[in-house]
Amino acid sequence: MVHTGDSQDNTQQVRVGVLALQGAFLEHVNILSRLPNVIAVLVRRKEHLSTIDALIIPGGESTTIALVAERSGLLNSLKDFVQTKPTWGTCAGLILLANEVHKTKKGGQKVLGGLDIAVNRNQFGSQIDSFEAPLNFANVTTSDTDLFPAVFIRAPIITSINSSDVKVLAKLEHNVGQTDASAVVAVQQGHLLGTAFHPELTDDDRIHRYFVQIVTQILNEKLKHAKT
Ligand SMILES: NC(=O)CC[C@H](N)C(=O)O
Repeated sequence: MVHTGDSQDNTQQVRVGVLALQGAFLEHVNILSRLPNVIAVLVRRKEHLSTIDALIIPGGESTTIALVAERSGLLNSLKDFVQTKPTWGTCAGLILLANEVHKTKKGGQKVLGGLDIAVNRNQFGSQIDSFEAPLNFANVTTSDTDLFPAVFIRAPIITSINSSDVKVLAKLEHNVGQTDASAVVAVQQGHLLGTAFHPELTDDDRIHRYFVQIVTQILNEKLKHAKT
């Protein structure tokens, strides 16, 4: 789980936490552990948050993750963390980072918020529970021949973008069931990244590398400000 990176490389190490309450957290840890200069940390208690530079909220069941976080006294600390620290939500994690969630049963759903977007949970319904779609992903793919193999599992989509700070990174390339091509499936708002799919379930680590790049950039900026 702990990777110290290449000793020849002077790049600073980053500690990336993975919220480990429910869902596909180990798969993220496995990919992070392969990256140079990254230490993956399982996050289960609020004390863990003060030991990390950034956080990944994995896929799983967003209602369950929120419930377990609340019961373990982690929910409010997570809300504070995502306001300022680099955080990436995948699938259920994206839902938890959204300010507005639709298609949720009566009683609503607790979220952390942060991304000025609305999402529809379970967009593709039971008919198309899961599928793989190649995507153009801004800052990650460079041509139509190196698309990202995105795995969608009972996935949400982003139905509205409510701030000009939110940048669209990827859209579906083809219609999927009732959902049109051009549905937004990945966004970034400053230090927050959200993907409706599961990059940790493929061998392709480009989006993990992209997230680490965001984290490193933010840490370097902070360091620069601290020195001036
Ligand atoms: N693969 C996933 O993370 C599924 C998300 C789940 N459908 C939810 O609404 O929370």
